[in-house]
Amino acid sequence: MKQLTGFLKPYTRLLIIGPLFKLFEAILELFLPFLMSKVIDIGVANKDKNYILVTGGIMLATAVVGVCCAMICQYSASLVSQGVGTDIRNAMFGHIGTLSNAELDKFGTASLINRITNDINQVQLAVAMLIRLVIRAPFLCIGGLVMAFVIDIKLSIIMIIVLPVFVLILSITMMKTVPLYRAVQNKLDQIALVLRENLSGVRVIRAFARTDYEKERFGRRNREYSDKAVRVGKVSALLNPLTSLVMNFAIGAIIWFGSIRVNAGNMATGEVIAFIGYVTQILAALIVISNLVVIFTKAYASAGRVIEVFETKPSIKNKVNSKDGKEVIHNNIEDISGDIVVEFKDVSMSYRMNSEKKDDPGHNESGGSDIEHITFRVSRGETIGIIGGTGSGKSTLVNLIPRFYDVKTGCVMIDGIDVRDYSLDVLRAKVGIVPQKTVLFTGTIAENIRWGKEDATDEEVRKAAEIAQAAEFIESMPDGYETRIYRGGVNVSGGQRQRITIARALVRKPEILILDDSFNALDFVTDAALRKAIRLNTKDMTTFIVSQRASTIRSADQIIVMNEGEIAGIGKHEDLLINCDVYREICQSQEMQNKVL
Ligand SMILES: Nc1ncnc2c1ncn2[C@@H]1O[C@H](COP(=O)(O)OP(=O)(O)OP(=O)(O)O)[C@@H](O)[C@H]1O
Repeated sequence: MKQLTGFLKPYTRLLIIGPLFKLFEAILELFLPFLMSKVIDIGVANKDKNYILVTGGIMLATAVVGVCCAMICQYSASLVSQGVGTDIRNAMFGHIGTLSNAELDKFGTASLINRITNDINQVQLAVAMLIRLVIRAPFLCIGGLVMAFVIDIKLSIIMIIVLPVFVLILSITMMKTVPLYRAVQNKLDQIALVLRENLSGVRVIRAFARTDYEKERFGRRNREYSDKAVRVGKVSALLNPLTSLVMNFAIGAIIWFGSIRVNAGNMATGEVIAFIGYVTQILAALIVISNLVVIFTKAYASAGRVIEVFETKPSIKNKVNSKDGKEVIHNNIEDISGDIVVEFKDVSMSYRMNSEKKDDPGHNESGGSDIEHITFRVSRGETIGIIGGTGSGKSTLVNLIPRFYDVKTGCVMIDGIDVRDYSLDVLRAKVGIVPQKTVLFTGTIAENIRWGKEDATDEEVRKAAEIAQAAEFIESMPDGYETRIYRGGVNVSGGQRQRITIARALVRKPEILILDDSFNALDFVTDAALRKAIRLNTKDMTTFIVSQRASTIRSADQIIVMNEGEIAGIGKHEDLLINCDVYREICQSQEMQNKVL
């Protein structure tokens, strides 16, 4: 909880002012029944108009001051809760940005979105309630009780009987509803998940005629949610009639016994009315307290989910010296040793290991690996083709170069230095990657390309687009490079999207370019033209091309053939055709396919 309470610190002043004014309002509220009793017992009893007017005026002033106090408190509560919510959201967004792929994989996008929206909203609501009601409600309860005792101790016995019954009803309802509220929240999460998947995958759903299936899936989740919500509603629905019953019973008893005491001359009529006022205040405050418990229970569960994100530390970070705790990093690009740009030394990697905490004592490094015993060397300026069946580990292999994941054993070296010894910024500046899943951002095409290099000139943007074979279609658009890209790039075709992302990687002129299955939406002619342009225009750049197509990588300087997480063969196309069965099979199957086509 410490992480979250820290967010309240900048608002300490308002956190004191708000409840203080609310407390003042509660004190004034407690005065009203007392003043009322005086109006009845003195003013009305003695037909003293003046007294009635003066006391009535005081009551009015008390009410007005009370409203002003409540408004100041409300204002403070809004400032603090909105401020805290905004600060937590900003901090969480920043923190998510520092997390490595392994942690992001663990949470999943939908869950992170829910945490940064719904869960923080719950915490925000709890902060507002904390300021507005946490002091007021118990104060009204205790204050009302004290005032009632001051007015008439004997009549207060009714309160002593009624209060435990009232508290019992509230406790039972809470015990039943709180777990249900948690379940409702979980169901709401599941609805959000299905909704997100559906909205982002709407085209696939339609293409595979899965609309009805998805409708049924959403309907099922919605039904589960509404069932739980109805159950909560049923239990909560009992609360109001039961509490009203007890409250009316208490008021009836007060009137009954109060009138006996008034007749006996032990009490004044106004005191009975004030007594009823206090009982009503106490019981209403108890209902507020029970609602607060529900809000805080929900907020507690949400706070836990928010804290879980903050407590998750990036598994991939700059290396730290165990002696002085300082970062040990190679920022020095001159450190380049020899001609070998990339070297894998007996590398194994497991996603499971990356997502588990490595410092966890129970952590086991002996589990299976997703890629194993990968060893190869790449010289400056070479083009490396990586081919293999689906799931054979091609993307996993290239993701180790910019250190998106850490190796389990062995090491990945760039320019003779272990990638773990680099500052992440320096390492990633060396690498331009075009991921398998193309992602564009809302903005113009030029802005999207400049993601690769913020200060790229128009000429650099144009040149990158030209090499990526994107210039022609961009320039044929009415707004050219200023054409707006809508969310995720829905207004450009798959192949156009791929070429813009390639231009984005090229504009920074990286030392190492990784194209992870980035040609799969391109026709063969564009594919060949693109490879040729890259070869001609980026002499010293080392290029990794991951592809399922043998024709895309056949002219590479080295081809790595992946099979079930291991290297099945490495060499040139001609050698592999002779020495590597897996490669030969891939080529033969694709040749046959081409013939058939
Ligand atoms: N983020 C991840 N979390 C857990 N396992 C993963 C993750 N990404 C890939 N894997 C697993 O690692 C193995 C290798 O996957 P990888 O994506 O590297 O294969 P690939 O050869 O690139 O396949 P494709 O050509 O289909 O993209 C697969 O078994 C896959 O299920």
